Amino acid sequence: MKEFRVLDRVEDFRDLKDLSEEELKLLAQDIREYIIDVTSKNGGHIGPSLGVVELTIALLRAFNPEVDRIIWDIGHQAYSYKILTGRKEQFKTLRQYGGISGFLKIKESPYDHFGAGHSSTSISAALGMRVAKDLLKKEGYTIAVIGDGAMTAGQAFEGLNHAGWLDPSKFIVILNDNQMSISPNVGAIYTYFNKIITNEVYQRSRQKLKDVLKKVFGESGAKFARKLEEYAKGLFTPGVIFEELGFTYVGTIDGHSITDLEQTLNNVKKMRGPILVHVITQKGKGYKPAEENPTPFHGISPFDKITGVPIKKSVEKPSWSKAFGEALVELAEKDEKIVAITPAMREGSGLTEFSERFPDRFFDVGIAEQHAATFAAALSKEGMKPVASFYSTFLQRAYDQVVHDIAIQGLPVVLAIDRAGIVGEDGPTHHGVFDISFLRSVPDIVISAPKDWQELRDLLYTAVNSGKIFAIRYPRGTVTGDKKEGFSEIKIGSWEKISEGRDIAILAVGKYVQRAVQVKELLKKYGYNVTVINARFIRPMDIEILDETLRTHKYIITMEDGSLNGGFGSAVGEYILDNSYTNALLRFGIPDRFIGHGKIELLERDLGLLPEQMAEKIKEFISQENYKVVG
Ligand SMILES: Cc1ncc(C[n+]2csc(CCOP(=O)(O)OP(=O)(O)O)c2C)c(N)n1
Ligand SMILES: CC(=O)[C@@H](O)[C@H](O)COP(=O)(O)O
Ligand SMILES: [Mg+2]
Repeated sequence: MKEFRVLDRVEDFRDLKDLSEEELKLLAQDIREYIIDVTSKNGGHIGPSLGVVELTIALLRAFNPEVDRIIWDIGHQAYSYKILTGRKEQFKTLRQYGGISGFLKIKESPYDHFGAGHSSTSISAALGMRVAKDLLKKEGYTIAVIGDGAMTAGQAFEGLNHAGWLDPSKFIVILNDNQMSISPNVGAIYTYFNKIITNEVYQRSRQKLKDVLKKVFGESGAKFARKLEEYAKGLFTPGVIFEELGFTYVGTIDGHSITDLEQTLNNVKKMRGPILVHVITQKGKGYKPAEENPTPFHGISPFDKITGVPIKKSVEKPSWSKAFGEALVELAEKDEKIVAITPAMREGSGLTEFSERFPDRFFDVGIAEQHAATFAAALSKEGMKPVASFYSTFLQRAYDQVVHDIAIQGLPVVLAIDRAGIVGEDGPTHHGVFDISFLRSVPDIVISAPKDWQELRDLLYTAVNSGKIFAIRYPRGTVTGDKKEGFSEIKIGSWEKISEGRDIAILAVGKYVQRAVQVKELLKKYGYNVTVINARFIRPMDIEILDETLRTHKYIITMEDGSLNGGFGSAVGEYILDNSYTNALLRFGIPDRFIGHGKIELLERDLGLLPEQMAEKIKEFISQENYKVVG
């Protein structure tokens, strides 16, 4: 590792106490350099982490993670925390297969007091620990560090509401306000935070303003300045929203001054009741490309440290997200009832162009998946055609709204489910592997998965014109196949026969259709002639093709980038049993456990989901004693 002036002398948080103010500043620089270096190689959430280097140092000087609980909301900003809590060396393995996680994990370190990955859970977690400590008469503070973006989610206010009611002491919420979510933050709460900040700016500049007005306009200028002051003071008292919820509001504090932060933290430690400290930081602080362009540097793939330009392999095809967003723009041009909704994932969901082309029909609702789903249902009720885009993993937050507000009421909403399947380095909190199972359990939802670019377009076209509740799931990464101009309607519940063989039939979903074709080619070398079917509708299934396949093929193989529990393979198995078929069924998918983090192909290798592995498994399966293949 390169020579660091101070970081080399700091083993962990215990060594922070003896450092001088000057050394602390140098340490912050060292940590920034280290974060930039590692994320330039491994990728990761560089912007959020660079924004809280000083805050992390101040927290670890004012508190002791051996007894105090520091809970980072989402945990994507906790790289400094990891470096200073015993993972300085391991930090080089960040987000890599077999390396440390990009989020906090209670199994990774005793100092990771509570895991996350999904937002807005930190206040609830800190409060739970607070109550437990008080009941068990255990020492220590509980501190939640939550971003301004995460503060736009309902659960954050559920936690605040409960904390204000219980009125615990030694309970501190630190609002890390960098005015950014992934995109610029949205919502009234964001405007409110900005008022506090601008009011601060006004407070600081009011004296200057008065002097200037007086100098230029004499007495009348002074009078005008007094009027202005009356108005501004009447505007609001900072933090009143939190004060009304029972918190003592302390802010705003410069989040890049270790001295100010430490002083404030040591003061609030002596205060009674729940405290909210409002800290102002800059996302990407200390790395120019990230400061100037915080959104792409929120979470980035490996990049050139000097220029900040991602070192991406040149890929001429778009991501599935971009392909979705482009198709939606084309459809929205011709149908003004189409509206797009995202819970704070505009860029990641490929909706930037849509938001620029149709600003009145684009809604970033903040980190509010539950609201997004019900909001979509109501838009539909009034005659709009809502397309609500969710990462599969974040859709889990809105499960009840999908059941209660969309499905029971039969309100046609298109659920564009992005990042469906194994997503890679973000790991278990982000793999989108449960959506097939949880949507299959809800009646009246069409569940589909395109095999390639054009099918994504055609499914979206079919969905927006279907008048049904229509889910389309697609993976993270580059789209497969090509697109044609325009769209064609796909008969709902129709599968597509890719190849005609005998005895062995593979029913594949989404990105696994291409893999099924690879497996077919591998098995051909052993004399097997395999049927491959694109099961693009997980529900309703194509019963005609399914019956015919079950009647003419002994061995049925299913492939899906989703949990086997209640997945597509289960649906086929249920059908076989319910209809007294006697076929042999082999299901490929995600087993009944959480999957770690790392490159997707490495995770799939561990799951036996690579083409060669599946071909071997199929050969073994059909050679079992109790079944004989008719060659
Ligand atoms: C439930 C949920 N929805 C969406 C996300 C995706 N996400 C990750 S970080 C982020 C923005 C968080 O903003 P903020 O809390 O202000 O933290 P910052 O990145 O600014 O430090 C979002 C939307 C998530 N992690 N969890
Ligand atoms: C921390 C978080 O939840 C998001 O930043 C997420 O990591 C984005 O995932 P993608 O990189 O797949 O858009
Ligand atoms: Mg923020």
